[in-house]
Amino acid sequence: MPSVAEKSAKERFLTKDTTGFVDESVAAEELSKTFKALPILDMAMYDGTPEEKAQFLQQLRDVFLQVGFMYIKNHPIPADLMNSQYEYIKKVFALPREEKLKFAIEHSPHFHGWNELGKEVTYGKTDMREMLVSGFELPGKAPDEPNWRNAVGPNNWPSEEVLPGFRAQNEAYIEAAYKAARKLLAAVSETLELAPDELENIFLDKQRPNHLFGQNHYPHVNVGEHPEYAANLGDAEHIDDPVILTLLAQDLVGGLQVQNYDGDWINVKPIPGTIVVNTGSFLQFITGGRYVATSHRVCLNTSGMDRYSWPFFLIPRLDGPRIWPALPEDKIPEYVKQNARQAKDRYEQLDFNLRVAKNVGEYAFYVKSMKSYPQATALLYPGFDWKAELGISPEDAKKYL
Ligand SMILES: O=C(O)CCC(=O)C(=O)O
Ligand SMILES: [Fe+2]
Repeated sequence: MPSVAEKSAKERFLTKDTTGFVDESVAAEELSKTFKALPILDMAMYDGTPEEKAQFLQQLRDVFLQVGFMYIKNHPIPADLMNSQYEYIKKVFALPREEKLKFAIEHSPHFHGWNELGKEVTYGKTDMREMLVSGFELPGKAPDEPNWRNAVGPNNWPSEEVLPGFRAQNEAYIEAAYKAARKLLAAVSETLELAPDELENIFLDKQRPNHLFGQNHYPHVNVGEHPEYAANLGDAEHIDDPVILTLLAQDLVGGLQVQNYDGDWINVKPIPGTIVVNTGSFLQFITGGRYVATSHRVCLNTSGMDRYSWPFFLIPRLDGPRIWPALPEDKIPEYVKQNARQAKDRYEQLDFNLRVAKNVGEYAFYVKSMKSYPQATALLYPGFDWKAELGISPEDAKKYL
């Protein structure tokens, strides 16, 4: 009998044997910026006794200061909704290509819909995944509004005939994830000794909730047969931006890695029943770099199985400033100031991206969508030069983008 540690992810997945996952996480008390695994926090404590709640907030604060990533158990997304989302993700990506092309992002001025494998490019390299991007059902830009209002808009779903119930399931999941994200944001507010709704009132556009739901399929890649992909990733290194918090659900295959302060890539082993939550760029901005938005990536999937993940991104209001001002220093709790690992290096990394757009909408629409989906952009907005629109010189574009 192989020990738990020797069992492959495939064996664990197929037998649903999940022992051995939990012991690879660290207790919240042992957190450090050179973490070797992610902590597990129990969200039931937030609704528990005053002592439990205080302990939860302390742990959450330490996670934001040291790691920027955690597993959350007893989270508010109902288990049956989570499971049915997983079943539907497998179905939607299993549709024939000609069906998927009918709801491809090339039909959506908001870049909502299916994005084929090979069409997402990060720093000149293809991310080895296909995606389905959606959000709340919102109107696109009104005639008198600026172009960046098209960063969100109507969804682009498969038809009811092709995949009955998919739209209703997704709408229910998006609602539940949004509710969970707002509850977490209330807790974040409390870690900063602010009223629970203070960050939500600052950051969120509640009339036009411009949050995004991503569904990712990372197909198995046989590098023996396709050595040309050996150096590609499933999703290239990045921080989530423009994002406040990300709530990621994933299957049991694994592949997500998070970078610690030494630069080591740490595997985020899937833990059943948990979601992975991480800090986006905007919590980093508002805390003056104290709450770290941590780099992460997804490895090329060579597991022999398909991997699926479905992140919900809580995104700041589109008309809010790209460089979100930090809270005044006297509003930042002493504990936060004294225990911060400081994310200045990451500020510098972001510097160019910060300067090019004046607000969140411009950044989301031009830099995120148009830059990531060049083929769809050429079809949807022929001749449009988003770099010129943002005043980016060809030299800067070459150097930074
Ligand atoms: O698929 C994953 O595990 C992570 C995906 C991710 O980081 C993202 O979409 O921003
Ligand atoms: Fe991410």
